[in-house]
Amino acid sequence: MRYLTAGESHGKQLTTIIEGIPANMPLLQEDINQSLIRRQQGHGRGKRMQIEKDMADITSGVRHGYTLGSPISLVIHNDDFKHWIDIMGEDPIETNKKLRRTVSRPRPGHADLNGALKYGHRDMRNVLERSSARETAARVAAGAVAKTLLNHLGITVSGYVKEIAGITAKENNSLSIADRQRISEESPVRTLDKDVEQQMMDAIDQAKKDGDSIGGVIEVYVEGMPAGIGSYVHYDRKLDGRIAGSVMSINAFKGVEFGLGFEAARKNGSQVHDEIAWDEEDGYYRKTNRLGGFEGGMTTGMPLVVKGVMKPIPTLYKPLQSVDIETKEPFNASIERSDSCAVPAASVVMEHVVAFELAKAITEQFPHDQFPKLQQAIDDYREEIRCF
Ligand SMILES: Cc1cc2nc3c(=O)[nH]c(=O)nc-3n(C[C@H](O)[C@H](O)[C@H](O)COP(=O)(O)O)c2cc1C
Ligand SMILES: C=C(O[C@@H]1CC(C(=O)O)=C[C@@H](OP(=O)(O)O)[C@H]1O)C(=O)O
Repeated sequence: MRYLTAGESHGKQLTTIIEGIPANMPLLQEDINQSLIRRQQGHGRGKRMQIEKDMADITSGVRHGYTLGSPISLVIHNDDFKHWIDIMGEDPIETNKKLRRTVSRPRPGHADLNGALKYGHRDMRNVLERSSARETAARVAAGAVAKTLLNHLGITVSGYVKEIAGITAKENNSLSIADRQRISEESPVRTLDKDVEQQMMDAIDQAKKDGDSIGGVIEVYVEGMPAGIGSYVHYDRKLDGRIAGSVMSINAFKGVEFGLGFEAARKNGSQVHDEIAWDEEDGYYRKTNRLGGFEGGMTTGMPLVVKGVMKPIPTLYKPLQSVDIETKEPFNASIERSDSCAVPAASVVMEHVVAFELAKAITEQFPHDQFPKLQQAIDDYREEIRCF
């Protein structure tokens, strides 16, 4: 499986093309739209999210609710485009007055300056349009297709906000997957404690008032992955490595942890590794899950626990110093609009990029052109390892 996305933030539309989904898998527009709606929610988003109503049009690869085995293409329209036709439309530069006003002031922390240097764009709009996290809507659409595949194989993937600006959601390891799913859909914060959620929202409001931004930590929790998915034989087939790469590719993500993560450096081996046990009904299992469901680049059969850290949003109302690329003069950055915190939205993005990597690993390990055959193969494999 692989996918590509195309589209500028204020252009006409975002496009996703996904290859490698087997034929005859049930897939509805609704499955994708639910994920897109979730990505638009969360405290701390700017005015743009009030303009957009993200919905995916399935434009190929699906007929009457079932995949065809051909590439699946999805389109999400940018409702904001109508306000940007002069700037993002097709009028030639010479006749377009607005185009003469170029973006020459790079924002620290964004892709503006490096992108301009690399591609030779003196108008940094040519960089920011594509480096914008608007693209994550297209990635969530691809991930929603992957999540649908996983759901039909009995695998659930959920993303939660764990921490915002140092305020931590309460651990509740006794929550069932149904509860976790419900919580992440009702509120993307992984806690039933309304106080903590309120504290997080207050911190976001305070940052906004101060003209500043804040980041946080997201956890993705996966149940139902059989043991032995991924591989140890090559660096680029290690599933934890692939997941880490795709999480790090989300805009503003600066780190990834599995299970105990960095905490493992401060513990002894006996406090880190998970003892192996066996019972007649379920086969092998671990008494603990400190390594977050991975050993040797493969799943252990325990729930996968992956954390990602998102830095604070770079566009700030409070000025940060930068240099105008035309005048070479320093200036204090000021902006029109931005999110002040997008951690809840990013939890949905992370959930979906992890789902894509899992679905990709499964379809690689069990290559079938027909979805029912993949389902059968997974059932057989689960039975094989249970009896091993
Ligand atoms: C869901 C989401 C929304 C974001 N919203 C904004 C925003 O409104 N303003 C902004 O400057 N950056 C925003 N970002 C972060 C930038 O896109 C990101 O920092 C930028 O592309 C530079 O990439 P890097 O931080 O990974 O180096 C957002 C990121 C995500 C995941
Ligand atoms: C559009 C989205 O996020 C955008 C990501 C983003 C950035 O710089 O990354 C900047 C903002 O865009 P704008 O300048 O149009 O307000 C966010 O709104 C989205 O998540 O769909």
